[in-house]
Amino acid sequence: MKSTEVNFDGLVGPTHNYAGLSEGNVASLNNANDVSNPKQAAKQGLAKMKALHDMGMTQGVLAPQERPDMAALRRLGFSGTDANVLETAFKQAPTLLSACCSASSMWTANAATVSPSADTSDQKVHFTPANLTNKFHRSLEPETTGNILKATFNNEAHFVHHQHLPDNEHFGDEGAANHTRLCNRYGEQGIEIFTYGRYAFNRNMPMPAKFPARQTIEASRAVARLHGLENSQTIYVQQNPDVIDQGVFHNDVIAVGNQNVLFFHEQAFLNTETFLADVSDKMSCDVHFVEVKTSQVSVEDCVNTYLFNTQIITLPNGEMAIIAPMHCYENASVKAYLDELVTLNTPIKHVKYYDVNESMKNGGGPACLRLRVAVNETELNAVNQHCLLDDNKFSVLNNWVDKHYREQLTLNDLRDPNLVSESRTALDELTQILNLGSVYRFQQN
Ligand SMILES: N=C(N)NCCC[C@H](NC(=O)CCC(=O)O)C(=O)O
Repeated sequence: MKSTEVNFDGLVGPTHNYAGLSEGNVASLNNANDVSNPKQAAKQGLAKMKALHDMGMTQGVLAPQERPDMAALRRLGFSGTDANVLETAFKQAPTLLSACCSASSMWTANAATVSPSADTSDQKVHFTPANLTNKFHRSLEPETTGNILKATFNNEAHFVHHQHLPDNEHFGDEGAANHTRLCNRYGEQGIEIFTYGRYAFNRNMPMPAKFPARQTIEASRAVARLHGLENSQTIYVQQNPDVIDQGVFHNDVIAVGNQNVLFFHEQAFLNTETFLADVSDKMSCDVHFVEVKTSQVSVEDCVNTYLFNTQIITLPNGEMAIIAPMHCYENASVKAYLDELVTLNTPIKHVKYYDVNESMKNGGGPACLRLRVAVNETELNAVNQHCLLDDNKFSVLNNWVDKHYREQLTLNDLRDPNLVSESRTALDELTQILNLGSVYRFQQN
């Protein structure tokens, strides 16, 4: 049966802002307090989705979350009317207010870990929402993420939805950003590579010294168990702690894979040789290891340009293309590297550059903005079809953004109670466009 990998991109939410919330994420800290452009951000994301659709790819959309998260603010002790809650939070704890307004659910590579049916013991597609415990603003996401995934993949015959792992740093889980699947064809059993940053229960093992390691091996193992993966098809590899300390807060900032291609920086992993040998052993076909040396591109340039936070996609004609941010085009050594890469003997034959700068300024490249779900034809038909992009859906969503989104937001604007009603009105309409039902708390009260 024909199989395909669908990219489900996160729609940027109406409260997109720059709050400097992510220690260890260089762009987030560098752009803290900048004026954001929510309308432009959402349109940049939609333009990337449309471009992939126009290349003949199947493209999906995941809804953003309800922000400001008024329930979280109330849980933290702010009370009264919505206006009172916002104003008191702004005066007493502005960082909490901005955290509760973050549109961070746009980075759907962190929404969940997904295992396709070819890999799982019950031959169903498994989803585990990421608990994102390491950052407060992101820890607010998993419950609604679960609701949105259930509404998007709403067929129990094909899709299994697990609860996110316990909300505790021991089980810190960042989803697909630390998970790479390699395979021959999408519909055939592949290997699932879980990259972790530290051991939660063994402090004698290597870990970064400066910045947090967000993903633990204990979390990765739990997800693999939940998904019913075979040990012989699963690999756990530790991220090099030194690169985490240089701003590589997720493995997808330094490595990316697609089918039989693994594209990575030489400093990405600990014990690289053993890891690559393990990959070769476990794969049923030859693997193209595309390793970038530090002498070709420095780790700093990787972090600044997101060379590895690119999407590698297989086009309908079987050739692969890299979907890169404009930052890669603008950096001479990265551009030179990519120009050469497409001439080498690998399946990667094209590089296409897109402007996703509003997301990049918070440390989210093209690959952060999408969750990959490999499905066969029957499973694709079982997906909520309203969440798949076509020309009409693209224009409906663009008009929806035009109607509801602000041009600009500053942190000072987050205290405005109108933002709550604007955001709810927009999301309520979106749930109708995407036929999601009542996935948000404000719709359930
Ligand atoms: N690499 C992947 N897959 N995702 C990128 C996530 C970026 C996100 N940035 C933020 O959450 C910044 C928000 C702010 O500072 O306003 C994060 O650090 O978790």
